Amino acid sequence: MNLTSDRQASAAIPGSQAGSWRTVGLLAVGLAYLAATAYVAQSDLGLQNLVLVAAVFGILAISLDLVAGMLGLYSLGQGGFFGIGAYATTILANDYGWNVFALLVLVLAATGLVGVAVGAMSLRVSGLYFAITTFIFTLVLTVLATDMVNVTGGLQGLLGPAFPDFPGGLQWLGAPLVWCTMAGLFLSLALVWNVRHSPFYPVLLSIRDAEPFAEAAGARTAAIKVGVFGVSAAMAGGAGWLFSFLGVVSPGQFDWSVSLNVLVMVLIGGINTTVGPVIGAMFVSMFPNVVNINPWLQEIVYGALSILAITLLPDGVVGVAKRLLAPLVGGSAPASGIVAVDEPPPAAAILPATALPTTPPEIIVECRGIEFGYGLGPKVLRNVDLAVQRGHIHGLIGPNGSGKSTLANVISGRLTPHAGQVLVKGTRVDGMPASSRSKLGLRRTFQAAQLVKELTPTQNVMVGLFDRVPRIMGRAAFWPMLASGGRDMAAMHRRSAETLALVGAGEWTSRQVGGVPHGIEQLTQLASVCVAGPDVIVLDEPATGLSAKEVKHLATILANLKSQGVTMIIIEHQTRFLFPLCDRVTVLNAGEVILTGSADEVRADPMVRQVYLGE
Ligand SMILES: Nc1ncnc2c1ncn2[C@@H]1O[C@H](COP(=O)(O)OP(=O)(O)OP(=O)(O)O)[C@@H](O)[C@H]1O
Repeated sequence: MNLTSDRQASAAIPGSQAGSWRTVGLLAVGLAYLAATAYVAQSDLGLQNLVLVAAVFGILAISLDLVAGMLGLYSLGQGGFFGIGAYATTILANDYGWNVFALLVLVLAATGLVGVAVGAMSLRVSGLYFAITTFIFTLVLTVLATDMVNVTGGLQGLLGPAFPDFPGGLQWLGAPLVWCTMAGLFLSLALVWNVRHSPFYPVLLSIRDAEPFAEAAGARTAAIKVGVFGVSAAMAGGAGWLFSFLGVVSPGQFDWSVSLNVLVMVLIGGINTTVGPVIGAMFVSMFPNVVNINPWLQEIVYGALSILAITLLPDGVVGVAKRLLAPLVGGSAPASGIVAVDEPPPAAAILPATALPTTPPEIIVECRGIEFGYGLGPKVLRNVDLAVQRGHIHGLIGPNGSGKSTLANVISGRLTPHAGQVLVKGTRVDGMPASSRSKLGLRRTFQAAQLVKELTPTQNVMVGLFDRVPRIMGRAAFWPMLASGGRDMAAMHRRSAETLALVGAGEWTSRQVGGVPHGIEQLTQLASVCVAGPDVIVLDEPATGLSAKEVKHLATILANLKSQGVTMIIIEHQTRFLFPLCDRVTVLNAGEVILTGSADEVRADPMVRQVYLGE
């Protein structure tokens, strides 16, 4: 599939005609930002300090939102990275006379690397445990900063270095630190805005909400999480570098409460939004100056306002603004029917042309002597052999708990067998991660749809193209600025929308998945797989929860895919739907294969009738 050469596609993105208006809007915002920076750079020190602190914490909040908002990793380590940046700058500039700009490069690289190391260790766990490990990281650094008095000045801290002046002819620009800080904030905003407007964004959200889906689409999720955490740590370190020029650097400015305050900033402004964290940072950092009352009363008012903001506005200020502005901007038109049952997709049209079959019969997926058990429990799969011929639909049936989903997970790479081999197209894959199997043309769907609810079906289907389009991750930070980015995005968008239309969900492309019926979720899963032109699809109970009409529609699509040479392994309880589609059926019982044969042979077998059909 050559998406990069699809030059006509840009016209297909809804709203791309408004592109020039967007450029004008962005230009106006950029000019306003420049004018505001120039104004602050010439103002009195009081205003400068207010803006500088808000901007530095804005960068810190953006760094947290990058991992918390897009990946669901609630790091309490941002204070630690911030501290490393500030202390390293202060000590190396003051005591060793290092150039502060060379120190910026050093700080970004060092905190990025520390972030990768901390991420690689902490990301073995998730949720609360991840928050706690990063919290401990910050705690240890704070203790070190407090106790290493000779180096850090202990609780009293160190006076940060002076920021260099502009060269002679440029002094009319005002305070150079203001320009530098505002440039840092701008670059941080531009980074997250670019990522959010790249196809890497739905991939990140799928790692956050539906990791198995992202893995099955070819994303190396663990490496991506560690990498993004490293970038976030480098941003926090950069904020620390800026902070060191604002005055005294002491342990109290980087302790765990700072990490928590940054989280409050993100939640107040709006998690997973571009400007929300900056709005939150402005609120929190400017609050003591704006509400100039008795300090203890101030703390109470601040606490009460924060609790109210977080509980009453779960989407933050930006979420509320978006909801209020939605009617003015215009939402997507509601979709009508559920599934176009009367108009099944035309044959040979669901897959891209490059996915058409090769003919010679061959075993495309093979399992040999698979053994598997969860933890120390009993074996769930025992000596399982399975041979699936190219172009066949191979059914996998068995009573509840017989090990069908476990076998699907072993084939697709979610689970590693304890013994035995899995081969796809003759290549042994049982040691490979799930993401590598996608490159071999193996894709899968899940019994409970693994999708990102807040994205549209089209955006979800785009995730399926992750390893089909070159360097999505490498280009994400600059995506909207690259000509290739615009072209690829348009082509991916068009192909995803087309695939959704071909599976019969074309009317739902612009709704959020959270608001579509179950049948459309299943079709979206299927489209996210078909869009990549796979050779083999493993479907885990695709008909579960579908109406009779939807099941009929699904059968038409699967027959259609088969006619295009796609091999399928289908786990299903509804034999009336499954058997007419199947070339072969394997029956599992208590983790063992008891029979493989045609649907008729299976239906007629007395043992199968006894253990499965209950006769
Ligand atoms: N994550 C897990 N941890 C421990 N045991 C598990 C896990 N997942 C499944 N099992 C157990 O493994 C056995 C096989 O489960 P599996 O889901 O593979 O069966 P299945 O044939 O797909 O069942 P169903 O038709 O109900 O989906 C069951 O006894 C189940 O309880």
